[in-house]
Amino acid sequence: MAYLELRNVSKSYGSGDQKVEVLKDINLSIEEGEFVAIVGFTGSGKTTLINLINGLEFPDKGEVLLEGKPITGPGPDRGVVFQNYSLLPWLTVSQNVKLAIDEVYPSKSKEEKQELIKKYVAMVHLSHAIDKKPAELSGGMRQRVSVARALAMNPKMLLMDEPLSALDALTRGTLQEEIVNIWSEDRKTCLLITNDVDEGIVMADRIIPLNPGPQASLGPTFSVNLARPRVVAEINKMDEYKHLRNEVLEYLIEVGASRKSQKTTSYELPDLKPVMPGRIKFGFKKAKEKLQYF
Ligand SMILES: Nc1ncnc2c1ncn2[C@@H]1O[C@H](COP(=O)(O)OP(=O)(O)OP(=O)(O)O)[C@@H](O)[C@H]1O
Repeated sequence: MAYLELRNVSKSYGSGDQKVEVLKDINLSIEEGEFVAIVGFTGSGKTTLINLINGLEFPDKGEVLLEGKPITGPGPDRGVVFQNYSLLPWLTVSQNVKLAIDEVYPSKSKEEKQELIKKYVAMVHLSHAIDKKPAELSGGMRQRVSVARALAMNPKMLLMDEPLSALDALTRGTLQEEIVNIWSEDRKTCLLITNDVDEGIVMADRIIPLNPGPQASLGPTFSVNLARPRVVAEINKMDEYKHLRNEVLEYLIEVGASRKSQKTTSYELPDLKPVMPGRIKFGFKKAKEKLQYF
């Protein structure tokens, strides 16, 4: 049995003339311990998908199952890291992480809770800033707190909704590595939503595109068979990496173009920029009727 399963899930917002079906017939199966990345177009319904799994939204049709049971709301089995950090500004790093610990371990003693806070703050390399408030931290540090808070719940699954997209390329690369390292230690099931193909390749076991909406559906699975640990500077040079990147980008550009020709809406492609500055040259040219990316 898959750890997480979405069966024929559709989700609309609004009613009557205003009704828009954002997701249509989504089928997704994630095994325990897997790291899956959904790469999506802007506004295609990525957050809606995460909210359905987190239990903040419910499908109009179909089922969202966790360990075979329908999801009925948010729970400590799923830790979420959002794009905007969502930290309480008047609390310190330690107090923000404590919120999660109080929620999940209400009966632990004060000392035990302090130990747990220290452990998770250290895991994201923020021990030196444990008593600082969010305003005193950089974007990357705030996102680390957000990761620590999600991990402190000791969830079985980590849901990440474009967690790194607000960060500069260098910080983003470092945090990608740190999140993957933490994941490698106890192999929590991870779902990463990203608009960055490279991020998906560096971090995930599989990449699945979310096609443009409305009525967004999932595209084919692209397996990432690159050995771990994946060192960005090294995989960059690998033919396997370049080939996979081209395949995913080609799919996204084709599906984007075919949607564009059907509708007047314009679709913004997922981020094609390299994760690390100067890491790879990118662009595309048309050759023999086939798009090639380099
Ligand atoms: N609560 C809501 N009520 C009505 N419409 C909504 C609601 N939430 C999202 N939408 C609409 O559903 C569509 C998909 O939104 P969603 O936030 O899931 O996409 P996204 O891919 O995460 O977007 P982005 O790339 O901008 O983060 C958008 O057109 C959005 O306006």
